[in-house]
Amino acid sequence: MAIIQIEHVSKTFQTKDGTIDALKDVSLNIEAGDIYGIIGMSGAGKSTLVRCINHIEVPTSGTVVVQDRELGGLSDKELRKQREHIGMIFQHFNLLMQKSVLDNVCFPLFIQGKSKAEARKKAYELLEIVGLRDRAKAYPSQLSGGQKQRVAIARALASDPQILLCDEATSALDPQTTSSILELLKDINQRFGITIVVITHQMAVVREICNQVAIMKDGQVVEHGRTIDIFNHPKSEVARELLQKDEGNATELKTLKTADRIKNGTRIRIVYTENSAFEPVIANMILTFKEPVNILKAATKNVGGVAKGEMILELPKGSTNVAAMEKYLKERGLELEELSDNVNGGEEHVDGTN
Ligand SMILES: Nc1ncnc2c1ncn2[C@@H]1O[C@H](COP(=O)(O)OP(=O)(O)OP(=O)(O)O)[C@@H](O)[C@H]1O
Repeated sequence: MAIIQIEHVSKTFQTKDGTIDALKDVSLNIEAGDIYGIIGMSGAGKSTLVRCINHIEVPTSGTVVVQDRELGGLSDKELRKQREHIGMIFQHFNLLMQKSVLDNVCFPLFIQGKSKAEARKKAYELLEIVGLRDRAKAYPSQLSGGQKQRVAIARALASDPQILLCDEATSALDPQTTSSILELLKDINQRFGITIVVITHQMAVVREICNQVAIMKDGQVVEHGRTIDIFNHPKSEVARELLQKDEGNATELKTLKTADRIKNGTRIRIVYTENSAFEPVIANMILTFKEPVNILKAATKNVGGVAKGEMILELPKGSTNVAAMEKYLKERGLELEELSDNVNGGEEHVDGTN
């Protein structure tokens, strides 16, 4: 049984400018132990959906079942109790600026009725987990963004939640700090079995830590499944768009020789695990078919801890060999996908040539 079941959830906001359908018939199952990504462009409905998971936002229709309890059927008191199992962190940390790091973490423990001594003991343990025990007496203004988010994570863990909701938790952080916070979230998921729901607009965040992902657009889930499957075979236009924006390991992004003879050729995307096994296949294909091939993009990406390579090739349009070249690559175990014309930023090549 999934730990979070979202069944046919819709949410409509009435504003002075009219009605906004923020969620339209969304259904999702999140299993215990998942790190589940919810990704989409701005306004897709991600925050509204995640706020429905703890009923900060009550769906207009549909049901949310968390740990076998239908939230809509709970009294206010029961709902407050249920929310103790659901921690939440935010983009802007939401710390109490007038209180020390220690007191920020103690705060929810006091609300739970813990004594000062108990709360402090637990808060120090939590600060140890997030690597900030030595900053307990500091104030939030004395911390970096990454450190502030660590305090927020410690505070969110204070009620021993089974679920942690992260709403754009790394969006205000630089890439290096983002990686360290994602590592911490992964560690928390593995050590304590906490189910994590990650709201983001960055595919890089999803592929770094999420095992499952739902892609949202205009209030709907347009695609969901294992991260690795969506990375390998994106079906929706928005998934492709988000993948295109995710450059992976930019230092390894290379532009290889382009053959000027190809203009507006057939573009295919190839995903592979072993770079070494891949490049001779391309070279041999070119030798076999004696056709020019543009390599528009080559990058490696870490998908859930596994290094995956992605390459976009352009084959000569109209050539009678295109189908045979695709077959040649497939027979050598490569996964291919033909791309529509606009992918990779219209006609612009990675190196800026047209
Ligand atoms: N309280 C509200 N009142 C009115 N409209 C709202 C409210 N909350 C959200 N919306 C609208 O619902 C839609 C979905 O918003 P939501 O914040 O869930 O999207 P999002 O995908 O999280 O976007 P972003 O990444 O920009 O935060 C938007 O059109 C937004 O303007």
